[in-house]
Amino acid sequence: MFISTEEEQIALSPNNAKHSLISPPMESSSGSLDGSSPVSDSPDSPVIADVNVFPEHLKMELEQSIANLEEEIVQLRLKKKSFDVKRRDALNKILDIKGTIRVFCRVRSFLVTERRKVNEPILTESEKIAVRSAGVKKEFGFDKVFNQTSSQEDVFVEVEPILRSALDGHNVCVMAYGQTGTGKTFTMDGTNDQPGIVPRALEEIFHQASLDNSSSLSFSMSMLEVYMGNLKDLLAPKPVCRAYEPINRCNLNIQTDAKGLVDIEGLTEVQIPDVTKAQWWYNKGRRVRSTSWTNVNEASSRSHCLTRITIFRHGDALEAKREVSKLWMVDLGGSERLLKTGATGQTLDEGRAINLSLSALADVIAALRRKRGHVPYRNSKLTQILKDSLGDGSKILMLVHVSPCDEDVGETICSLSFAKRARAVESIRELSEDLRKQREKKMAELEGDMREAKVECQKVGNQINEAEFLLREKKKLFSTTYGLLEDEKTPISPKETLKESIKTPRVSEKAIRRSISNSLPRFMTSTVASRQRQGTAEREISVINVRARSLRSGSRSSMQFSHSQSLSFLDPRFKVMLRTSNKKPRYGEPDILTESRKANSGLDSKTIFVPPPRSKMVTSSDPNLKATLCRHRRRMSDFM
Ligand SMILES: Nc1ncnc2c1ncn2[C@@H]1O[C@H](COP(=O)(O)OP(=O)(O)OP(=O)(O)O)[C@@H](O)[C@H]1O
Repeated sequence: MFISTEEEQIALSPNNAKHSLISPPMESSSGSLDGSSPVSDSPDSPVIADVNVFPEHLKMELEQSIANLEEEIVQLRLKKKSFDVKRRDALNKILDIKGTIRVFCRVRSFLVTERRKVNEPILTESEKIAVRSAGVKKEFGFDKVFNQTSSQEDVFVEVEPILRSALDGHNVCVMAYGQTGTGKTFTMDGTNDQPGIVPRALEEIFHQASLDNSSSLSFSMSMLEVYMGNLKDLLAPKPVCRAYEPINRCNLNIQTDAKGLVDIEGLTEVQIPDVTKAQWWYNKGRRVRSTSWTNVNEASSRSHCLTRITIFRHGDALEAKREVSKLWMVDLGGSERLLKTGATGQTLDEGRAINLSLSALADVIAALRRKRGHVPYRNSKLTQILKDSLGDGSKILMLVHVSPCDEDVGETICSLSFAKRARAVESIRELSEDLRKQREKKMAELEGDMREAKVECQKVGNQINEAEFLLREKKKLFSTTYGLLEDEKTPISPKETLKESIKTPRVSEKAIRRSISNSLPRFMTSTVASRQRQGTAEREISVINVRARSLRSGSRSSMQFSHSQSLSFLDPRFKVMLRTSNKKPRYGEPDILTESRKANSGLDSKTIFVPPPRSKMVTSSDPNLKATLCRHRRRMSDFM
């Protein structure tokens, strides 16, 4: 057996090795107190203790415990997966009972410019809304009604389970419908202080993805606008063209494959690795959207704005099948009586186009509701795009918006009637009392199951984290003591390395050092002297780095090196330092998605760079210019 020390390798007989293995370190240290070797009564007892020799049985024990931990992690992952399947099933059943087409209603709060009447025309309950018009009261039932005091948070709490089902692999479509100026954009986008559904959904999906360690989720985003029957790519990079040349963002084709899956050819799809990048792209897309001033809304959306999040779910095994689902969040253009909005010319045409596509959407939803064989998806671009997210196995949530004002009552009744037609097959009100009770009981049971499965999932997830941490520590101890493990000697593919780096939780350098020094034999840890030597070396390097930096910036004083520290331009160390310090990426340098990274991410659409989020917004401080900008929000110059 060979035992290595720093200076030499000594060949020992198995007998010697055995002796040194069983020598407790205390004996060796105590024996050296008087400078003599430890004396033993028994002739078989060890005489010399070699601290650099590691017991063979300890090595085997360590190997065994590593193997046990690996097995335990596999079992825990399977257990977690089964709880996750249970939770997904329960959620899916709940959503099915509630109806695959759900309709909520939100009443906008009064604006400061609006006058309130003593007898307000709208009365709300949790699932009912009544409208008084010309002495007649009309009632409409919904899955949920949000009154004027409801916050963005209240709305999102109800939307969240549907988002969750998108992460579970279902296609989901959340749409805001309503008369112009009733708060569709407010609900979907919101403001900085009161973020709406889309920014909250982006945060939520990343939060859920961070909790889920049984499979890895990745996301990509696309945004488009349906304007006057044309599709406009809102995330397309601005092509380099001359100022007078219009930007063509509209060369998009809707394709449906044999399985009925929709693909929009030429649509930009960006990878969103984190929530900051996702928000950055979303804000970019919003700025390109077409809006216009009308009598009713100073920044009226003149189109349907569609945000698509594609969710890629990879199983933990590399060969596991990849699931892809889509989450559509749609801010529909305002339904309006064209006379009332005072629209003329192009704005009038825009209004007509919006109304046509909304009625096509109503027809599709009505056909789905009646489960009719033929669903007229082809009647508008909007319904063609959403085809695979409106059909079987998909979940639809429509949020109908109404105004609280008396003068809007006619429009309010139109919107509520549209929503009534779109409601799920079995409206709760149509069910008998008995069936209603049974339904509620079943839902309560399923909700209990879902909660339980979620808690169990969390518990097992924590156990997995603990076991993985322990495994890493043991492997580290093994490799520092005995060299690399057999399975670690084979080269790891870059994909696995990437996966590992994503999954490994961040531990501070200090904590790692502490854990290593605790797990190592004492003789292997650094001494005070070695730490001092290392510290001095590190300080020297940082001083040289600082000087090199100042040298680049042309500072003369920093050139005055002391004799012992001076560096010449010809010194190779100095050249290397200059080179490496220049390698830092410059501000604004785009992060290009290379083909290999794209392959890793599982994206199969267009390559696109991901620039870092900019912190500065371009605004006008000139009040005149501000007013002009406000009234002319239409950004159609780049539209063809
Ligand atoms: N729940 C609400 N609370 C406070 N303010 C609201 C609410 N809903 C809407 N608003 C305000 O009402 C105005 C019109 O809202 P918004 O632009 O969202 O309407 P819209 O339905 O999207 O209109 P359009 O169809 O013309 O685009 C905005 O100033 C918005 O801030």
